[in-house]
Amino acid sequence: MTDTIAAVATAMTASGIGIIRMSGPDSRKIAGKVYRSKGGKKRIEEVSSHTINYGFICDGEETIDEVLVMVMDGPRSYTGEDTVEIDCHGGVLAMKRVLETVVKYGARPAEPGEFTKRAFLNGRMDLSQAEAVIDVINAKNEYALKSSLGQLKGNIQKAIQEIRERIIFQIAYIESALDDPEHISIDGYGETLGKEVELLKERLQQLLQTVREGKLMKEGIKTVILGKPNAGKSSLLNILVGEERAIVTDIAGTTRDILEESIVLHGISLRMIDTAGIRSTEDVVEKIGVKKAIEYAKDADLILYVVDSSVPLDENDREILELLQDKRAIVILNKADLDPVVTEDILRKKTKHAVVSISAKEEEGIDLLEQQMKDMFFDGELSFNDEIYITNVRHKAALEEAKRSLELVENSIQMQMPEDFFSIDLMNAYEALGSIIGESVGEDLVNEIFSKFCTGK
Ligand SMILES: Nc1nc2c(c(=O)[nH]1)N(C=O)[C@@H](CNc1ccc(C(=O)N[C@@H](CCC(=O)O)C(=O)O)cc1)CN2
Ligand SMILES: Nc1nc2c(ncn2[C@@H]2O[C@H](COP(=O)(O)OP(=O)(O)OP(=O)(O)O)[C@@H](O)[C@H]2O)c(=O)[nH]1
Repeated sequence: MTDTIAAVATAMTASGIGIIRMSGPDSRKIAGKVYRSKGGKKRIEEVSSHTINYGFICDGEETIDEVLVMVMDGPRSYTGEDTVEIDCHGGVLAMKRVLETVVKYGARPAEPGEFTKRAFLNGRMDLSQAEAVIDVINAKNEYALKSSLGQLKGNIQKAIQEIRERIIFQIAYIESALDDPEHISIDGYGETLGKEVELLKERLQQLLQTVREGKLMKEGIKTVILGKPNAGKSSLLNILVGEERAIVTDIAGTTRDILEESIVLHGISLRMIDTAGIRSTEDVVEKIGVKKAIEYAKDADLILYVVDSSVPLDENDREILELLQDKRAIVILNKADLDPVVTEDILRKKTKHAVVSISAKEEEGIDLLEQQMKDMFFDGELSFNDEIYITNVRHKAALEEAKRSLELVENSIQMQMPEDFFSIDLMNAYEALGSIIGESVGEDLVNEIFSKFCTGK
């Protein structure tokens, strides 16, 4: 890492300020070549570290922009290297020109995630913390953000290190006993180790148990609105989206028919999946069949089934209600403002799910519905707190591998295998856990992880 990298660290759109970041041994030198102070006397090479310096970026005689230049000498910087940040005006062209100028005078354009990669390689953070950086950036709700910040501050690293220390202690004990059988007795050790392994497995299991919640927290609760044509699905979606003043994103899904809008309800993200089919005015349930409708809902975390209270239930409703029995669902009785043909009581006889009456038209009953949704995921099954959440599939796989290795240790103990058998699987568990924090991981994995970052991070 002898070269000096540079990138625009802020978004490439017109904004108040743009930051061009440089990291590497020549940061000050390069900044010196392009910086002019107001009176022309101040030199970036000579200013104290951790100062902010007003001036201009120039390419020879040409002034590129008016800026503030921040100097942070390593190791007291994000990357641990000498760093210079140039705060310029946040115009796309201004940012581009400043970047081009520092590149012209010796910096190399950074690859995605290269600053954080350097921070990792320089020991400023472990791999789980580096991965948290991207999660902080991508967090879509306050719980996901909180969890990512915990990870950034090292809570996963700490938990993993604690388990690893206990494993290495056992390995060390076995090794020394095998080396020095006269002084260190290994009699009855199998039993002691068995108890310790059980505790360690429990701890791993505790962490693994957070995966489901972690996934819902990070990715949002996949919610599908189902119902027959004209039941009021679109009206409901619009209210839910509108009421929460959510960041509405229209993402074209895998098929052109599927639309997804994300809303945040009580701090939890709901990914509202709406199929164009179900949205259209055609009689989709009949057209595509009940089975297909349910298929849409197959891997949903929550189904909102909308029933029009002004028309009688038919076979399709009954069939769908039946099929929803073993799913997580709320049955919504819409059009409460009209004379009812279907009542809550009638519906309750047909479903074990909560039934909520609303009028999408008059916007009534929506609070109750939202409360119901919140209770379902929040006070009920989900209890987001300050605990650690495993949200990263790589971490999950490593924890599972460590657990499997510990199970092998248990087998060996039971089968009264020689002690060095214990060490091998203990070591595997130790290394699997090590991969979470980036110990002895291959260059390929490191590159893959950082390639998912944005440029400038
Ligand atoms: N302008 C700017 N804002 C930013 C960042 C940045 O790099 N630049 N960050 C980048 O993501 C985040 C803040 N993270 C940072 C993490 C560590 C250090 C750092 O210099 N650490 C040194 C010194 C600490 C100290 O002085 O106490 C260290 O840990 O030794 C800086 C920023 C968000 N805001
Ligand atoms: N009176 C009354 N009309 C409603 C209510 N909710 C929706 N509607 C009306 O019912 C019709 C259908 O509403 P949509 O929201 O388009 O229903 P949908 O289920 O999305 O319909 P499709 O797109 O055909 O599948 C519209 O004319 C709405 O104005 C309600 O609570 N009360």
